[in-house]
Amino acid sequence: MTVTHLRETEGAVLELREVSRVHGQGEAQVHALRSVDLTVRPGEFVAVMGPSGSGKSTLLTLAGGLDSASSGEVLIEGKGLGGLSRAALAAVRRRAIGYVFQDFNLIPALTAAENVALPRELDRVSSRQARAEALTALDEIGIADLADRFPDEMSGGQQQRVAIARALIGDRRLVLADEPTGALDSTTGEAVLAVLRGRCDAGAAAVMVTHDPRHAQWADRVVHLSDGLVVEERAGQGASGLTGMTPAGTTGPRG
Ligand SMILES: Nc1ncnc2c1ncn2[C@@H]1O[C@H](COP(=O)(O)OP(=O)(O)OP(=O)(O)O)[C@@H](O)[C@H]1O
Repeated sequence: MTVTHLRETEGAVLELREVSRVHGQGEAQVHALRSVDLTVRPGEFVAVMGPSGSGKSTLLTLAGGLDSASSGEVLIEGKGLGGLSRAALAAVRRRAIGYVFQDFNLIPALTAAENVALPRELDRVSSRQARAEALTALDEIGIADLADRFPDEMSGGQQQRVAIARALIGDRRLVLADEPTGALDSTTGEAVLAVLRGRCDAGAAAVMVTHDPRHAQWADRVVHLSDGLVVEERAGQGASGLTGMTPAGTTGPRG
């Protein structure tokens, strides 16, 4: 590694260095990701776009330590995930990374507030404190009134918002979101994006997979994938395109 490379990536929240992921063997081999480099710094909101099967979800699962690279390295706050024990990796995932799954992954037997509080309880925060933080996160995402509902008592959009609140609790430095607005109407979707934008403006970093170019406008940078390769990176409108945003009164990025 060159000294220049060290300087360029210093302080990064997330770094992918020549990361490849191959599924299957022989004739059935699929190169889901091919030698991808990506650096995301504090304050940055990055959107990942590309056709179906281009590797977007694979990139996100590798960044979140949910899957391992076939080659290359994934670093969170400068620490390579490859060499970590299972327990150490679980701790990084819990404390540093908030992950919004495409299919929400809520625990059916827990209420909305309990689902959101879970990562904090696993971190041995008191139940009282964890519930208070969960209520704040639910409120931030506009669904404090659903705190005591179970997942099967909520619509898909409401469940998606619970999943987002769970990713935001505990001041995670990195939020990874796979189509976080897929189940939401456009107004609620924009409000959720404003919350993610606000988190980044406050110093977190976020990577969001999206099919919607309007949603990508909230990002500082848009990374386009095709067949597992980064084919284009361009600036989004990001923070510079937004003024006076509040989650409740958002009007979207200026176009
Ligand atoms: N566990 C797996 N086993 C085999 N192939 C896989 C596996 N996971 C992903 N793939 C393949 O890797 C490629 C990239 O998949 P990925 O889900 O990352 O794409 P994507 O861009 O997120 O697609 P979509 O927009 O449809 O969600 C696809 O060809 C997919 O079929």
